Order: sequence, then structure tokens, then C-alpha cells
Amino acid sequence: MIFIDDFLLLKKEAELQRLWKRRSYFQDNKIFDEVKAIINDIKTRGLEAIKEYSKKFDDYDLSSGLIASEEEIVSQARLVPVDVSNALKHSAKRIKRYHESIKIKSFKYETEESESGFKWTPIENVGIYVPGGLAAYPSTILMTVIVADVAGVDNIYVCSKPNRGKINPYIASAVLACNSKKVKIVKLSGVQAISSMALGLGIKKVDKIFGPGNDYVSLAKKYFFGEVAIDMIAGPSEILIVSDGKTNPSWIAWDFLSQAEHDKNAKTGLISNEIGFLNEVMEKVKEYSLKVLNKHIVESSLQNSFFGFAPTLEDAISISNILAPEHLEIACENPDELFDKVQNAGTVFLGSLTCEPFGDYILGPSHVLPTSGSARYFSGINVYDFLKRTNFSRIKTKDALKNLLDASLIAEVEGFSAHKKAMLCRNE
Ligand SMILES: NC(=O)c1ccc[n+]([C@@H]2O[C@H](COP(=O)([O-])OP(=O)(O)OC[C@H]3O[C@@H](n4cnc5c(N)ncnc54)[C@H](O)[C@@H]3O)[C@@H](O)[C@H]2O)c1
Ligand SMILES: N[C@H](CO)Cc1c[nH]c[nH+]1
Ligand SMILES: [Zn+2]
Repeated sequence: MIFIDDFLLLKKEAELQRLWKRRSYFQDNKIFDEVKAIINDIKTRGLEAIKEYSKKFDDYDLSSGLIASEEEIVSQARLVPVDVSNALKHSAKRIKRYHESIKIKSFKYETEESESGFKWTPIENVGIYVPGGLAAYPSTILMTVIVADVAGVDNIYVCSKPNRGKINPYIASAVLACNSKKVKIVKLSGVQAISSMALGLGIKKVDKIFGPGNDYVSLAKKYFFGEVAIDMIAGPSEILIVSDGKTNPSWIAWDFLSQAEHDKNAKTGLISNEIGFLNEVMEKVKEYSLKVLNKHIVESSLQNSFFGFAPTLEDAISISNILAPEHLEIACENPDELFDKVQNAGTVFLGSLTCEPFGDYILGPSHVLPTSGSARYFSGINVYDFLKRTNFSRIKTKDALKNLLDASLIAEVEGFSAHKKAMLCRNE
């Protein structure tokens, strides 16, 4: 944990990226080479290679099939305590209502000569990666499958790591809570899972791959981008908290640790205009870090954490805009004015009551969010990401068409005589 009371230092982008030990996914690194080697082998040897990698990394030899049967889903879900399955249903209901309330509007624009616009249609086949390495993520099932289902996707393949050949009971229960007829659970994890979805090995080839994952998963998605679409790079979790020092320091310490416990590469930071508060939270984080279940993860990830002083809360937000964190908590008495100044963040939690974990599970918007600074250009997933726009146009009359014929001059300078003729012949 690093304490920074030198504001000028905190303002330096390079210093911030170094503090969070963020790497560019686009530089050639060792893991990407490993990922490419696995993918090349899968491209050459197909399902046989997938089977071998699945055995090697996830101890599953595909003997009970690649896709979980209805019976398996139901029987595994029965192992889940009723209060947990009810909690999953409660979250599912809220997530569904939120996404159903997003209005998807087609668009039409008219001029004297023509009308044009676009309509939205669902992507037909999507693949969703649900992490299963360090933790099982039933909440990620809710935060992706429900959104795809509301958008009207035809086939939703969900890749999830099996345990001794069986799907995780909580994953099964979450799938049932989504109440979607379109889902199939594929018992694959890591690079094998992404390759199977992108190449159509053992399942239909998907059009777009969604979901978070570790570096292997994110780099495999990056590899296939272009052959299929991807949602974003959603890697190790991040939280930046901006506080005016008026929230209970214990609350903030737990929020801080909530993301630190995800992964040893998780990134955490607190910026405040109150030095005393920064110190108090830091002490609490140290104390509580010994109490969390995943102590060994937190111990590593806290090395990527910082406590920084900014003279004003506006300064704190400008630093947040440089970092573009996955999650930003504005734990302040008046968060709205500061929120107006937020430019780059995956999602923002406003006010002291609204801690990040409520967003992970139950508030409504998806928790699949851009990390590693990619919130500068990516957004968290929602129904729009499962749809695509198709443009349309119509020329109203032959008379109207006459006003558009100067376009043939552009075709001429581009050297396209057929383009020119196609337009002109309609006026003959
Ligand atoms: N940004 C978001 O929206 C969001 C949401 C949820 C989780 N997360 C993040 O997702 C990540 C999940 O990571 P995870 O590791 O728990 O699960 P994961 O499912 O992403 O990765 C586990 C798989 O990686 C593969 N793998 C592991 N080591 C390998 C190696 N040496 N070579 C080849 N393949 C290997 C294995 O197949 C393994 O099953 C965490 O960092 C968490 O913070 C992010
Ligand atoms: N905070 C994670 C995204 O970074 C999402 C999650 C799921 N379960 C718990 N947390
Ligand atoms: Zn979380």
C-alpha cells in the first residue's frame, strides 16, 4: 500500500499507471505468446486439442459431454440452499426489469428527396465467458444472460468451468433464475472456451463473445477480435474511491477490500482531501485484510493499492478521469456535482450508502465492465451490446432523384463507371 501526499506526483499519468501496475494488453507479452500457441494448436487439432487443454488446466476430459443437459442443470441447482436460490431470483428480477426498461429506438430521418434511418436487430449467436478459476461467478450469469435474453438473442452459449465434470451448482441455479430458453452451458474454461466459441468447435460458431476473465481469457478474446466481435477487455477488478472523509472509514475499508479480494492483480485506490481520513482507512484496510477469506490474494493485490491526497474533490475526480477505473465510488455528501465531472469510468456509485458490491449483485446494470483504462472507450455491457444496427434508405420519387445526381460526379472521380451509370440510368 502506498501513501501519496504529493499531489503533483499523483497527477502524473505514468506514475498512476505504475502504481496500479497496469500493463497494455496490446504489447507483446509472455502470456499472449502462450495463448497464441494454445490457439494455434486448437486450430490444427480441433476438439482433440480442446479436450487435452481442458484436462491439463481444468482437470476435465469432456467424458460427460461438452454441453450440460437439462437434467444436470436441474439436479445441480437442487444442491443450492433455498435462501441462496431465492437471492439469485431476486437479483435476476431486478436486473431483468432494469434492462427491459431501456428503450431501444429505431430512427428515421427525412429530407425532400429521401428517407433514411436504422433499425435494431439482435445478434443471433453469442458466447458468454463466466470466470471459474479463483471463484465461481453465478452473478456474472445473471449480469450477462438476462441482458442477452432481453435483447432477443437466439442462442446463448455460456462457458463455465466444470468441477469433476459437473457444472457448479450455483451456476446452475443462476441459469435457472434467468428463466431463459435460449441458454446452453458449455463445460469449458480459459483459452479452450474462447477458442471453442470463436471457431465453432463442439458448438455453433458465435458472432460475439462477452464476459470477464483473467489475462489468458482476455488475451484469447483479443486474439479472435475481428473473426468475431468482442464486448471489451474485462480483466482484473478495479476500484477507485473518492471521499470527502465524511463516510465511516470502516465502510470505505471494506469497499476497498471488496475488489482487492478478487484477484492478486486487482487494483484499488482511495483519494481524499482529508489526510487524516486517508490514514484511518489505511489502518482499517490493514486490520481487515487479515480477516478476509482470501487473505493470500488480498496480500498480493494490496501491493497495487494507493492512498492519495488531493487538495480538492474536483482534483480527485480529474485523477480518476486519468485512471479511467472500472468502478468509481464517490463516497461524498454531495456526489452529483462531482459525477457531472466524471468522464472516464466503467460505472459510478453515488453516495456513501451505495457501495460497489451492491452493483456487483443486485442494483440492475451489468457488472461486466471495462478495466485497465479501457473505460476511456468501452462501456459496461447492456442490451445495446447484444443488438446491431441496420441502416436503410429510400428515394421517394424520380423527380426527387434528380436532385441527387451530382453524386455521379464523385463516382467519376473515384474511377467507378458502373456506380455512375447505376445512378444516371434511373433518370433516363
Ligand atoms: N471486469 C469485470 O467485469 C469482471 C467481472 C467479474 C470478474 N472479473 C475478473 O475476472 C477474473 C477471473 O479470473 P479467474 O482466474 O478467477 O478465472 P478465469 O475463468 O478467467 O480463468 C481461469 C482459467 O484460466 C485458464 N488458465 C489458468 N492458468 C493458465 C495457464 N497457465 N495457461 C493457460 N490457461 C490457464 C484455465 O483454463 C482456468 O480454468 C478476475 O481477475 C476477476 O477480477 C472481472
Ligand atoms: N466486481 C466484479 C467486477 O469487477 C464483479 C463481481 C462478481 N461477483 C462479485 N463481484
Ligand atoms: Zn466484485
